[in-house]
Amino acid sequence: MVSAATRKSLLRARVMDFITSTAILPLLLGCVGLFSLFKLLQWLRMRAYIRNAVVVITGATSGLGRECARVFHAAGARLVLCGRNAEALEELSRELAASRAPEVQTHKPYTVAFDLADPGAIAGAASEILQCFGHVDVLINNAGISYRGAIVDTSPDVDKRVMETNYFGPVALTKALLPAMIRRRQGHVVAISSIQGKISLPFRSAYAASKHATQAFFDCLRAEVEQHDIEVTVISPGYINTNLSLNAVTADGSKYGVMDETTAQGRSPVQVAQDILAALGKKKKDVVLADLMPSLAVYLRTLAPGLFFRLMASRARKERKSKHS
Ligand SMILES: NC(=O)C1=CN([C@@H]2O[C@H](COP(=O)(O)OP(=O)(O)OC[C@H]3O[C@@H](n4cnc5c(N)ncnc54)[C@H](OP(=O)(O)O)[C@@H]3O)[C@@H](O)[C@H]2O)C=CC1
Ligand SMILES: CCCCCCCCCCCCCCCC(=O)OCC(=O)COP(=O)(O)O
Repeated sequence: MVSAATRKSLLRARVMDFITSTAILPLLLGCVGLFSLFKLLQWLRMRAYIRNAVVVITGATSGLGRECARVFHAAGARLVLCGRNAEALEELSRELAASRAPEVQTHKPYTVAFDLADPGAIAGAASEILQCFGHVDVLINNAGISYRGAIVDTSPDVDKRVMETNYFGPVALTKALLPAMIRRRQGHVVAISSIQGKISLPFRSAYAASKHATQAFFDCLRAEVEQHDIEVTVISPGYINTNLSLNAVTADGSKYGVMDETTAQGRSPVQVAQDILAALGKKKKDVVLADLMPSLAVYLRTLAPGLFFRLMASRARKERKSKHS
């Protein structure tokens, strides 16, 4: 009788024999080598794409925008940092200018302060941006605000404020910078949307609407500017650990001021910024950066909308109940 342990080691010896006596080992090693080479080439291409590129980042004073600034600066981009708070922008610019990156020449960023929700500010801001380095290679429309509230309680002014910041502002800025990109036949426009640009959650109406509009606008833009060799990437993140919920606006226009657990447990903004850099290097068109549940929810909305709507209604009931208990 042969014991189970002996049978196992005999089998292992036979498999090893097979691998070493046939062409499988060199084949396996070859595959691993080719894969590593492919990854290295991809990484080098991504680095080359961003090195010295003029990259404009809105909402650079905080959260994802600030981490994008750090990651793109370290990759050698020439940055134009935008936000409302001139002092915070200057501070970030000084921090980046003082930092060094291995093997890459870095550049001191410019700053342009303006309010995206002020339609009168966009044209002036765009020409200031263009004067910084003479042109724009990549525009990252990142700035945004979130919202918490029931539709019946929400003043139309709040709907407008969220739409101005998340939709009309980025759209106007993109339109103002587009002609210069078209003239150079070069440019990359990025929209930081959200999973909520693909599915709508209860008590997020203004935010989800602004992000759905963002997705739609930049999908149209992609098709229209392809003839000018301009790339458009829409990024849809799930929760990220930033101040987004703290800064969110509520139904009456006041600040929400709460760090939601979902946000606090979200992905690290550094990781998301690195994923964005990689996505741009690969010229991806539409990227979801979310965990399993939010990603499944997007499929569910398309494949079984009835079930998805029931889930959302139950989510609304639960949220209402927990608010009133
Ligand atoms: N955190 C998350 O879970 C997720 C975030 N996103 C998206 O990521 C983007 C970045 O948000 P995040 O970093 O998380 O949030 P933060 O609140 O940390 O950052 C928002 C940035 O937007 C700027 N901003 C807000 N309003 C205006 C305005 N009117 N004009 C100019 N700039 C403005 C803020 O600048 P200021 O200092 O002037 O307020 C700040 O720099 C947003 O578009 C958001 O919708 C998407 C999915 C998930
Ligand atoms: C086959 C099984 C399917 C399971 C589907 C379950 C559906 C559960 C719903 C999941 C909802 C996920 C929501 C994700 C939302 C999100 O990531 O939003 C990102 C943001 O923009 C966050 O902003 P907020 O201001 O809302 O914090």
